[in-house]
Amino acid sequence: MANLNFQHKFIQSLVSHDPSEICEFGDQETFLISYFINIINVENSCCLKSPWNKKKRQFFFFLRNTEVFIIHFLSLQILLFFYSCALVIFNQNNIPFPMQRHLFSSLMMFTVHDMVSQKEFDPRLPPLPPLPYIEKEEDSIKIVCLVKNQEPLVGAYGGPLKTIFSPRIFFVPRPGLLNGLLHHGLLVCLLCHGFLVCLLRHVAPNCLIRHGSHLKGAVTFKVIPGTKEEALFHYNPQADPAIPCKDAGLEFWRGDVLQIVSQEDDTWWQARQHNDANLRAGLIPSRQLQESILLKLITCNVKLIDFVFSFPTAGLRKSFRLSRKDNTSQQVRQKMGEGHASIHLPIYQEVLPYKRKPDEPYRLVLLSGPSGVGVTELKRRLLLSDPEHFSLTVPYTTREQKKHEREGEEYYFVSKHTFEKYIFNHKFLEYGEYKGNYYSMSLNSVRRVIAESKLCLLDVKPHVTLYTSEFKPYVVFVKPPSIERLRLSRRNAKVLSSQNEQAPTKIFTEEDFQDMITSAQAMENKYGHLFENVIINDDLAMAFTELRIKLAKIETETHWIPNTWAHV
Ligand SMILES: Nc1ncnc2c1ncn2[C@@H]1O[C@H](COP(=O)(O)OP(=O)(O)OP(=O)(O)O)[C@@H](O)[C@H]1O
Repeated sequence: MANLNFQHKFIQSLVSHDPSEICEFGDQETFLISYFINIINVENSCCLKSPWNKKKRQFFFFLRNTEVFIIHFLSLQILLFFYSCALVIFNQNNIPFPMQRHLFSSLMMFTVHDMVSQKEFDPRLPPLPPLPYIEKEEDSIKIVCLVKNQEPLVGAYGGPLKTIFSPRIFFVPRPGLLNGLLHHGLLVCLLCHGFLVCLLRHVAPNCLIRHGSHLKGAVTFKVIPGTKEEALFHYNPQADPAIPCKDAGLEFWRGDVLQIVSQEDDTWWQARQHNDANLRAGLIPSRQLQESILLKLITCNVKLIDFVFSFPTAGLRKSFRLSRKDNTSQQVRQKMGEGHASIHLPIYQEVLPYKRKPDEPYRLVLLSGPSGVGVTELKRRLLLSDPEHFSLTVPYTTREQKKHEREGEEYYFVSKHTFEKYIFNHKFLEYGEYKGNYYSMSLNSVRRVIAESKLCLLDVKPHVTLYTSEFKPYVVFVKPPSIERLRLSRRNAKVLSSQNEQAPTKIFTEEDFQDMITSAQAMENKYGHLFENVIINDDLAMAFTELRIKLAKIETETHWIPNTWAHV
């Protein structure tokens, strides 16, 4: 008896949704429809309320499901029987009431989905248009085609229906795209189920419904999995006194790709590690919270400016035949008004999967590391390994051209006046002065290499000008090993290279090793969030092989890039 009362209460709670709106139906239908709507409304209130209120018989395909549902469960008795079975299982397993309701609704939806997918509906719909091309690896992106008539959303559909018919569905158009592409009938939207979610924040699902009502014929939805953010810092909830519950926090490391599950709260987002098989979501500090923490730290402690993504003019490397230290002339910098660093807090970066298409330029490869660590050597080996594929940029200089040198091969030779004009016009990525002559690296020389369809190797520090979709820089940090390994490997290398090389071998002092380690640490603090890969140059041959493999991967495999670089 107690059980029956509970059942009754349960059903009553489901049926309670505004029955006045559905009074045109018979009792039994009213019950079933309101029951169903109630369930759907739990998850999709915005989707259903609006058409329902407008015209009672004008359903979305959700309500088409309802019709099938009604046909299937012809009578209340069958429904009750079905429900009772479920209830026994729920009770046996001590499943709490809200969860019962959720499970039951999911169960219904899947039953309905299976039936709907096998049924033909009126009106007869034209064949689906060809689906847009999607990379095989992009398996998490779904294409859904609906063929619309005058009604708000009536459709045929293609694609993985189980996902589409999940109870947690809503569509949100993506800003920008929507405006431009509506007339082509293409909308990009999001599916909130397992994936998540919200490229366009703060837009109610019925926004799509409103826009969707203008569309006619075939409408293609590109259903993109939710926002993925690459973490640019390490977060340990156990060490965070501010988190409301340490165990609910999600630990992540710089470079981890996080799937943001909820951004509803301004302070704490919910996220899970991308590819986490357990789907465990946890709390992470929101962008806003982390920003305010960083800003506070920065204002309290000037040293922390090192965490900030700033791009002061970098000193040139020895590869430009300059001194190992930062030799950029302070006078020139002041004269040209340099040092306008842009500031950007390294918190999260929205990322998208990217795979280079055969006709696309290669990503610019930026090898970064403290002076003496072996960047030039690695570059040289890459060039030797495949001179048709890799290429270097040609620097500008104001020094005199030597007899054997040819313009545009070793250097572009320009006058001091021209050079200074170029600095003034921000033509250079880096420039410096050595023994009274200027040397520099220009953006145009990078473009020249790219235009030859070659992979351009650069050894400047990460530079804001390069952070564009045009260059898509892939930054590899070449890191020194421990000081003990440095002493050992560099001593060994000296013997080896003196046998093989014409160029004089660098003889390192103890101070050089210390400098290398200190400046590597400083670089990591400052640019670490930009490093996509870190290679420890201990054994040269191994470091080279590792680099070669990594470069081959970014040329051929799908990987993450900032979404601002994506061509949409
Ligand atoms: N893993 C290694 N083991 C031994 N010797 C190495 C290793 N890597 C580089 N070297 C040697 O160290 C010296 C300095 O290397 P390289 O010129 O490539 O450094 P760099 O980072 O380009 O420095 P700079 O910025 O000053 O030009 C070279 O003689 C090179 O052969």
